[in-house]
Amino acid sequence: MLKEFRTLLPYYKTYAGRYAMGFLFLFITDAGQLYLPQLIRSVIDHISAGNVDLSLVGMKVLFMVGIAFLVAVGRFGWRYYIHGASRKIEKRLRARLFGHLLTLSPSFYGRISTGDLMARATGDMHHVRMASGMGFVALFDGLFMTLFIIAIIVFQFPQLALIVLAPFPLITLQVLGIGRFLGRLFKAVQEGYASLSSHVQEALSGILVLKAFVREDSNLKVFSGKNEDYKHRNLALVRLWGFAFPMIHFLGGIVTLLLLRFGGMSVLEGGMSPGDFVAAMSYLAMLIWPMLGMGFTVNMLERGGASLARINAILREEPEIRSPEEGVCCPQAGPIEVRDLSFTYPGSRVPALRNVSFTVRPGQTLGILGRTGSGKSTLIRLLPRLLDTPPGTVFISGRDVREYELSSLRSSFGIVPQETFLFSSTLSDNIAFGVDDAPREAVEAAAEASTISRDIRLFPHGYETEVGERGITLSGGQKQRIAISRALLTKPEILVFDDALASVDTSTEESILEGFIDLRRGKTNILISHRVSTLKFADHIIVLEEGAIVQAGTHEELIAREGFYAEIANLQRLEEEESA
Ligand SMILES: Nc1ncnc2c1ncn2[C@@H]1O[C@H](COP(=O)(O)OP(=O)(O)OP(=O)(O)O)[C@@H](O)[C@H]1O
Repeated sequence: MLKEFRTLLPYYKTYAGRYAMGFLFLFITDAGQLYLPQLIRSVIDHISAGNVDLSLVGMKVLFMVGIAFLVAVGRFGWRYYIHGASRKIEKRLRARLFGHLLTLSPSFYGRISTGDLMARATGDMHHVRMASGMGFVALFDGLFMTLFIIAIIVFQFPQLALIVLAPFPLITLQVLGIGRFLGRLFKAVQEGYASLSSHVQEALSGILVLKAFVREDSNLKVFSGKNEDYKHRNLALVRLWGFAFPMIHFLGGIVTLLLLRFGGMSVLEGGMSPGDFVAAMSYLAMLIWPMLGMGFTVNMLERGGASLARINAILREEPEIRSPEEGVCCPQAGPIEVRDLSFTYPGSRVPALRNVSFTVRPGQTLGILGRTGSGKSTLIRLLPRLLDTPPGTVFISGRDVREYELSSLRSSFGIVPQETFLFSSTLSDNIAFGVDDAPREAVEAAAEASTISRDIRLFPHGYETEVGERGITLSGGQKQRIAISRALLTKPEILVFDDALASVDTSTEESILEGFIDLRRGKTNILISHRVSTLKFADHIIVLEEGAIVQAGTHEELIAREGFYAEIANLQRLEEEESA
């Protein structure tokens, strides 16, 4: 468990000063607490001796108030420094985790659910903070107080030492024994939490589908199962903790009884003064806390270790697609060559692409047609290395895409994906997403080009209208046109439409494409579509079937030839004639 904390060593070093200050204040608090029974003892002995000197008692009481004040200042001080350090560490670790998540390849997100990641970034992070804050305090406090109280008891009340210290080995064994179980149970609780939050996250993201299929009740049932499971996992923890905690109290209670019996007798027989007795009782009461503190320490460190293990598992994930050590910057306007490209998804037995070869000259528009699942999206994801492009298969301006610095390669592309994602922000922010500080005129020009500007004018706050969870809901076609504007605004060397006009009607499609061809003159474009009405704007078209190119040519050439393209063109012409 402790090895998991290695991740935090650099942060502990950074905040070593804060921890040192915190422990200094903790030392002041503990020293003050340890000294108070000595003062009480001397006041009681003074009074019980019968020679009451009120000014002396008053002085000692004043001194006690002073020490109590020091203890209060000490408590503020350690909280300020140690909790402060643990909050700063939590912030840094969270930033590191989020930064790391952004570097991971899309395939990673196919393996792990968003809810699980959220649980690691929130619940687990909380336990790591607790371990680095209260966990350390309990550890220091437990060790310091235990050692000093034992020393004081052995030196000042040797006749009581055996009674007070006898149950210690038992308590230590108990605390260490349950520590191992606790770690396992905490891990199970965190996993239960991750599964529960994954379920809630998915249900809420897919709420429309859930309602459309009237699956509220069955979903609630699954949720209740997970909720119940989470409760059970927590209760297992509560049972173990609930057993251990009172056991320590019970052992402490027995020692108090023994102390009352033997200490009381000793006072009556004159072996101990009443002040000694009261002081011994105070130290015993104080000893209970470090004993429990040991339990707390184990509890919090185990919890923190289990959570840190879950965070470390993510931090250890390596991005599958990396930028080369000395990557070449910025692909220049040049041809895109795909040479004998075959690709099989990891874990799949069927290749998604087979021996695909083609060239798109700069300034050309390539059209891609293919049945669903024929490999179109896979092909365009391989061009900017959104998937791990095999070496020697994709070249831009004569250079293998694997030689380019990754971010410069990707920024030369503008991709309008099949499924549009809009952020919970304004329309203007969504359009300007790919460009820092885009001027308003550029945003409006991009909106004009995709024809979404007409709709925006009708929205209550125009470009400042909020979309997504906090604002209006857009139609599928409106979302697609926002995504088109977003890609156009970045003025990419290569623009890809992955079936990006599927949700707009044919007349809107036509006006978008006419404006688009004009705007993109001299730049390279790739249009994936199921519609021949889109593909006819392309200079060259390839037809994919089961991952292989089965036809290639211009619109006119393909129409004139027998094959899938001509079949689709005919079907769509008939459909248009029927609906006309
Ligand atoms: N992440 C993945 N892991 C494994 N197989 C995948 C993955 N993504 C796609 N595939 C498979 O690869 C093949 C090609 O998929 P792809 O998404 O490229 O098809 P497409 O032509 O774009 O289809 P559509 O027109 O329906 O979007 C399909 O058989 C699909 O099941």
